[in-house]
Amino acid sequence: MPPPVHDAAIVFTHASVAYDRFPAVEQVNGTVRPGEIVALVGPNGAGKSSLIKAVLGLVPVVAGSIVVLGRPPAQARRQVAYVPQADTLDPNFPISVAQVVLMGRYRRIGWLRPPGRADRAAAAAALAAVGLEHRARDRFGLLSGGQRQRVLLARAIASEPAVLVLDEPFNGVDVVSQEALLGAVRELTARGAAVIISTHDLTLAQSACDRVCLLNRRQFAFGPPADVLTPPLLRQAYGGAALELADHGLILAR
Ligand SMILES: Nc1ncnc2c1ncn2[C@@H]1O[C@H](COP(=O)(O)OP(=O)(O)OP(=O)(O)O)[C@@H](O)[C@H]1O
Repeated sequence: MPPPVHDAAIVFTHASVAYDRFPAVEQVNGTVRPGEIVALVGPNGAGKSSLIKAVLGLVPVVAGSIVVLGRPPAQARRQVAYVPQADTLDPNFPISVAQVVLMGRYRRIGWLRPPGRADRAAAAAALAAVGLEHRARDRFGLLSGGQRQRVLLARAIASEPAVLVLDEPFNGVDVVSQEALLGAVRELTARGAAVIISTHDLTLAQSACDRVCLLNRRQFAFGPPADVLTPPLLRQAYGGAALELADHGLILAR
């Protein structure tokens, strides 16, 4: 049976996320649709990672709701891929680039069955999508930070997710790697995946994302970049720091 098609990949309704009743972020409202990229932006400690963890079903939603592909987050996990920051993984782990990408298939085939030809083809295509097919046999740990980030994205792509979640994927990543990452993400959205990216890069949120969720412990706005990345809203969410950002021309003044 083909997987169900959803109008909304993720729906936040007055959602509050908390650790031991201590709220990390409250009152999030909005919808992430299939085929779009939504940026989560906000200052340090705004609650971006906490919201991402809630979408993954790892942190509880204590008020309101988060619905992922029509289900509670923990029940949708098999169709959601997560790309962590590359520097959170041990680069000394003795595994090849191809093996890392193939790990993306295990959720589909189970850990006990060996991957088949179709799995290897999907993994190879995913590695090609991030422009690293020539590094397939290299040890993962020998790649640069930006290249490792691309391999982790390839692992996510290989799992053919309906929802892709990236937590600050562009930290320490050069322009070439960033373009390769974005190109591969766009290929996924063209196939109907919904993507959430948490980022401190407002220029990227403005130029590469369809909509932006502006947070600082609560939601300040959720909408098209031109409506959200405005000096008044940024000032509200960031305080004085937004003025400095505006001075550097990183946002569209209206
Ligand atoms: N495991 C945890 N237990 C308790 N509180 C936490 C935990 N992780 C984060 N918090 C708190 O939740 C709030 C939001 O943090 P979060 O990491 O979600 O912010 P962020 O926007 O991702 O920040 P940054 O941009 O610095 O990564 C902060 O007050 C933080 O101290």
